[in-house]
Amino acid sequence: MRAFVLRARAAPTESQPLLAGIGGDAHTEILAHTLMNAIFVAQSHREDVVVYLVLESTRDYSRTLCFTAAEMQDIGGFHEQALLKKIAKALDASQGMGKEQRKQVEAGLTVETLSFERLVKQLAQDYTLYMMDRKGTPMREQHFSDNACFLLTDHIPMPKKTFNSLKRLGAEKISLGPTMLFASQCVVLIHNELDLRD
Ligand SMILES: C[S@@+](CC[C@H](N)C(=O)[O-])C[C@H]1O[C@@H](n2cnc3c(N)ncnc32)[C@H](O)[C@@H]1O
Repeated sequence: MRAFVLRARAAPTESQPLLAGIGGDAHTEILAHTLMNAIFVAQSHREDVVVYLVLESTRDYSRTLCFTAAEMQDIGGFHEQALLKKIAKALDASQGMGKEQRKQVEAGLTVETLSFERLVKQLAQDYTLYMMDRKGTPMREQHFSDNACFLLTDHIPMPKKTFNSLKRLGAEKISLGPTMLFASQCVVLIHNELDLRD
């Protein structure tokens, strides 16, 4: 299984500001781009992918949306608008939820009031964690376990203290070269490298 976690520090946890943030400072379009490149291929989708979007600009709790590609049924298209609509639906479903509660939104999509830190702790039980970072080990030199989880951020860098806690969970830093890429571009390159090894 391949898992991707996008920590979207600027992304609002309410649907209207989320949709209004497209093309603005929050750059919420990156959520759709990352989902699209993680899940879809031409005329199909990848069965072995789970994507976690962690939205952190909130008045109460972070929202962790989990998309399980193999379980998704009514995808409704892979364009930006369809994917952002799904995210907005999950956010609407999550309003009023207490801390660390989880709700099934539709087949293959859940929303949870769970922080990034708690999420990666849970994922570390089933996956080897890889933090995407330009200063890491070149991806081509790294061996990957079958259950690999790749951690990415939006345009706001990961706080320093997060690196330390990720290190304690065994996360390794992986680089895709010296150019600073969008998270969605990293996803394409990661898939490609792993596809070539399968
Ligand atoms: C747009 S970048 C984030 C830019 C942010 N201002 C920063 O300095 O980290 C989005 C994410 O993609 C990943 N990334 C971008 N370029 C990369 C590269 N060349 N190698 C590995 N990961 C990369 C990192 O996880 C980064 O946090």
